[in-house]
Amino acid sequence: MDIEKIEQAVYMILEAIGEDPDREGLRDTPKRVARMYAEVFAGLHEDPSQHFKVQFTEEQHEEMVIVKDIPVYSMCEHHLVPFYGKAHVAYIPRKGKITGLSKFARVVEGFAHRPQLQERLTSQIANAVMGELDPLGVVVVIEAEHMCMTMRGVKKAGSQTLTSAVRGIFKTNPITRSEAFSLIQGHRS
Ligand SMILES: Nc1nc2c(ncn2[C@@H]2O[C@H](COP(=O)(O)OP(=O)(O)OP(=O)(O)O)[C@@H](O)[C@H]2O)c(=O)[nH]1
Ligand SMILES: [Zn+2]
Repeated sequence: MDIEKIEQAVYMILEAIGEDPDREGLRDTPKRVARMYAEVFAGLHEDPSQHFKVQFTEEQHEEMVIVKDIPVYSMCEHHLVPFYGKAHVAYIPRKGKITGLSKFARVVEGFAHRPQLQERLTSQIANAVMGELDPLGVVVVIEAEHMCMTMRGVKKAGSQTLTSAVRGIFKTNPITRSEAFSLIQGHRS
């Protein structure tokens, strides 16, 4: 990542909006913003699915595993403002091929730390689970609020966007799918 270029760009934005980038309060802002971008876009420089390389085998276990309420903070690629909420991942391992529970949160974070669309983020997580774990199926649900819809534009604070990506057995078996969705939604307040 070109930190210096981000700093120059932020300096120029401050100038362009009519601010004085050299006044005391703003003097370090380009540096701070550059560090922040390096953090929130770090996922561009990793392959998050690699976290799933940590695998164990639990004797033929083919029952549903759900990791819910994983906090998600991402940046909408249209406005570069945050969207944030929760991700839920349900999967059914094939022949006991499982991974560490924390790895779902790491994969969510890796894909979220890019300029994103909620739809793409949801599919990328589902595809990573399918690609690395080869499970019987996976469901990913993300519920999020987009700052680009709340603090600007249509200004509809509180509106939530729900996206889902459904793969494998969850696609072909409606009973299994509705079990996953009811377990995911059961906990929501
Ligand atoms: N599908 C999708 N749309 C998104 C996401 N994040 C932001 N958007 C939308 O992207 C659209 C961009 O629309 P444009 O008309 O090009 O931009 P704009 O004039 O700033 O749009 P407004 O937000 O309606 O003021 C807006 O409708 C946003 O709500 C996302 O994750 N998925
Ligand atoms: Zn936006």
